[in-house]
Amino acid sequence: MEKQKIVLVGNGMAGIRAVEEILKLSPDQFDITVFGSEPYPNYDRIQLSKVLQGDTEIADITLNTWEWYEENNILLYPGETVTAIDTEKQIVSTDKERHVPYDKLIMATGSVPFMLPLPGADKEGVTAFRDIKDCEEMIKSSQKYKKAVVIGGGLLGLEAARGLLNLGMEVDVVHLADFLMERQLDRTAGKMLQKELEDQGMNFLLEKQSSEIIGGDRVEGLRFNDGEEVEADLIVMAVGIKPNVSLAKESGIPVNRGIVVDDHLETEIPNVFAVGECAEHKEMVYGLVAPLYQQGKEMAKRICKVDGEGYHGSVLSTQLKVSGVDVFSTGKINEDEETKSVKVFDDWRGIYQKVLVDDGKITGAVLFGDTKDGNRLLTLINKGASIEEYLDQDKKEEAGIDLIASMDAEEIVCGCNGVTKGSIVEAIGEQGLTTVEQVKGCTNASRSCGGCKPLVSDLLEYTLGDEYDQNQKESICACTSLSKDEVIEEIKAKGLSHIREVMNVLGWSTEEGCSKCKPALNYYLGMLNPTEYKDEKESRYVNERLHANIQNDGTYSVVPRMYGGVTNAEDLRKIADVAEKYEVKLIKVTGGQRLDLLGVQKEDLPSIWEELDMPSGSAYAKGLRTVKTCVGADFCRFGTQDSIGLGVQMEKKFEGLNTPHKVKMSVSACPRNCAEGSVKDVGVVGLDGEFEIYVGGNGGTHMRQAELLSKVKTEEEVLDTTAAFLQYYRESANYLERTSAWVERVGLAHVQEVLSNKKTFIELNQRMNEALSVVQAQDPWKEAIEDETLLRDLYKNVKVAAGSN
Ligand SMILES: Cc1cc2nc3c(=O)[nH]c(=O)nc-3n(C[C@H](O)[C@H](O)[C@H](O)COP(=O)(O)OP(=O)(O)OC[C@H]3O[C@@H](n4cnc5c(N)ncnc54)[C@H](O)[C@@H]3O)c2cc1C
Ligand SMILES: NC(=O)c1ccc[n+]([C@@H]2O[C@H](COP(=O)([O-])OP(=O)(O)OC[C@H]3O[C@@H](n4cnc5c(N)ncnc54)[C@H](O)[C@@H]3O)[C@@H](O)[C@H]2O)c1
Ligand code: SF4
Ligand code: FES
Repeated sequence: MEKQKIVLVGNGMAGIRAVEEILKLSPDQFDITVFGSEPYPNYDRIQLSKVLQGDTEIADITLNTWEWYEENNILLYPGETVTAIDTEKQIVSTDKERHVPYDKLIMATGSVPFMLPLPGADKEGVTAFRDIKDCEEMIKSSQKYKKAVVIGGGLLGLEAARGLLNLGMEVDVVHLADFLMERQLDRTAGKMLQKELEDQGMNFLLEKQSSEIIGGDRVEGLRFNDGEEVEADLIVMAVGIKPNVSLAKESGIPVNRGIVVDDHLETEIPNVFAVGECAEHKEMVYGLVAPLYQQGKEMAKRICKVDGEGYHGSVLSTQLKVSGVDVFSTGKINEDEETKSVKVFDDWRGIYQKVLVDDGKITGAVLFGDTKDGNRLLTLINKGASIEEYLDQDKKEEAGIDLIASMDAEEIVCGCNGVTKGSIVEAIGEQGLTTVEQVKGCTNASRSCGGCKPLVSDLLEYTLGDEYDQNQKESICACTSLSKDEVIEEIKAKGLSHIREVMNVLGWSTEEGCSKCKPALNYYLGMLNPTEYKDEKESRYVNERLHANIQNDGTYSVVPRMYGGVTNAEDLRKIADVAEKYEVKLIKVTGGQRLDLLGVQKEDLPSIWEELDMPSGSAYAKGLRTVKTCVGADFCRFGTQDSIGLGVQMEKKFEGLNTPHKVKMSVSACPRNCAEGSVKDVGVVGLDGEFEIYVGGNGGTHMRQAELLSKVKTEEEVLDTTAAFLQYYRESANYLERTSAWVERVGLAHVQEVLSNKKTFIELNQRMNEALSVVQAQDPWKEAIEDETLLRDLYKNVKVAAGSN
């Protein structure tokens, strides 16, 4: 029998998912042709936010590879736009003069971003944020320009703004309403979100109506209708989207806001279907993937003549993809006369939870700060559950039954793809799945926004118990399929002692390794065998090899160590002399309370180090950078402890230590926390008669507030606890994983449990002392000055410092 011809217009997320559903039901029944205006295979549009924020790359967001189309006999025309449809003859025509007949036509043309029709909107530097091209344009602009304005404080605008901040731009967000995300949040949550994002560095201009984009060929600013102006080198419009229906309209397919479809996603025109953001079902148009994927499933059933209950609309849920901020909303968000609500507001911890109840049934929720109940609430709304059922679940958790164990089988784990706990557990059991990637491949869970990955991982652990190894399939680089833990086990078991040996014995696919595995292996080998292993300097990154940070103009920076951020007249004099003699371009006080000499020529580095005669500040190292301290009890009237003294002790103890990534610490002498312990890898806060030790904080790209690890009484306990924490981090984190990511991954409770075991605690301290005994005998700057070969090889044309021979 001749195959039926399906033509899909739109190679995006909804259209291709619908094709996948069709292939699942009837793999051989259709010849499928796909047209896509964009020149790529189907990619995860959602992840563009993560690309802009620097968490992933465009190369990694492909959902269906070119090979997938080939393997499934799908004829894809990328970069080709359908321009006309003859619905009587059932033929589509394209901008490349191609004419293709169909038996079934699927319209999946998505949306177009709404662009405010402002005077000047056509200037260079004004963009939407919808596709790869827009994303690339923003990244390019950030390399040249400083000042960005995002119009629209909705999901897209805020994710764009976070990305632009990460790219080093200053960002103003202009918003029409008086609080953010007013379509998804209530005022309380919107205001809390604003505060959180302001703390991250975003600036908000609320209740502002834009009136004109100003500038020459390129944008220079934005004017508002109250006459005020802001500067801008880049303007991103994120003010909503509208269904892309022009082709349907011109082809006589009934269109309202979107292409009008019934419960089976069929239009009134025979054999023409519509799915995704371009479709309008019961007067609703959706802009999130969960409903679009549900639509695709039902449409596939109809096309494949499989009975189905049809599509009956979706309850929406959204989550903002900005790290350090947990916001979730679903269903109804605002109270009305009929609605009651259950609210929790914890101003201290920044948590707000509101669950809306109509006639005893849950109808919506807004969560801020703690969103772990989000999917559960969505499930309960979908099944029309009563508020008692939700509150009962809470009691289970209070009784110590953890989230995963207390979830019902029908509870949704992956909101985007509508995958339940039951179906994941079943797939794990029946198909022997052991990794998040495998669960993704089998069930689609975590395949879209990726927000459910930690939950999927927990579910694997819950189902497989000890057999589950969270890291197992994450190979350390493309040269090997072995994970970090497997490599470490092999190094230990086989007694491997240098990088080449590891590569040979463990069957590396490349002879030389790569820039990812070489420094990682060097670190793991040194960590496992600190006294015997000889550091292979050539495998380190350039800054570490040169003991200085290279700057954007090819010069270097020199940061001498100043324990605890304390200096004296003699050191300052030496720094001033060196700065003058070597014409240092800039002396800058760093965020870690050090003096940074910037603009140093490479060949001057050894002489400067020699003349400074101070230890290296390790500002380039994957190791302890600085311990920042507040002035403390000696001078500050609020001080309860000697923060400077303790900070100096900590810096002296851990200086030179190699760690998976840089480590920053601080000590404050009271909860005012002037040394900013909440954004440090280890932040100590002195109280009256005790200390709090916070860990896993990060004030950089991936903002994370440090969590309280423990409270101790003495300085000695602070030093020992820090040592145990750092040693456990050294031993179990992946190379290049900051404590913030590591604590997030393994969980603070796990770290606390490990450290609470007295024997383990002592052993960690012993291994730390062993590692420190080696590094403290070395000072990288002195070592470099004293080693002729190093001097010649690394700092060619070295000038001999005055007084040296
Ligand atoms: C930055 C960003 C972040 C997002 N984050 C989330 C999120 O966290 N969670 C979530 O659920 N959703 C998110 N979304 C929304 C989600 O990406 C969309 O809902 C989804 O991509 C819509 O799928 P679609 O297939 O309907 O449309 P699209 O993905 O837009 O695909 C339509 C495709 O059709 C092509 N096309 C249009 N007309 C023609 C024609 N005539 N001929 C050929 N090709 C044509 C278009 O070029 C496009 O490639 C995000 C969107 C963006 C932009
Ligand atoms: N995490 C997520 O789920 C996520 C992330 C990004 C995008 N998306 C989806 O992408 C689509 C587009 O997102 P969006 O944020 O642009 O749409 P949106 O409609 O959710 O938000 C647009 C915002 O812009 C504001 N606005 C409108 N006109 C304005 C003006 N003239 N000046 C200032 N502000 C103005 C509105 O008040 C609104 O809050 C949506 O469907 C959204 O759901 C989802
Ligand atoms: S943290 Fe407390 S003790 Fe230290 S400087 Fe600030 S206010 Fe003073
Ligand atoms: S919740 Fe988005 S991929 Fe699972």
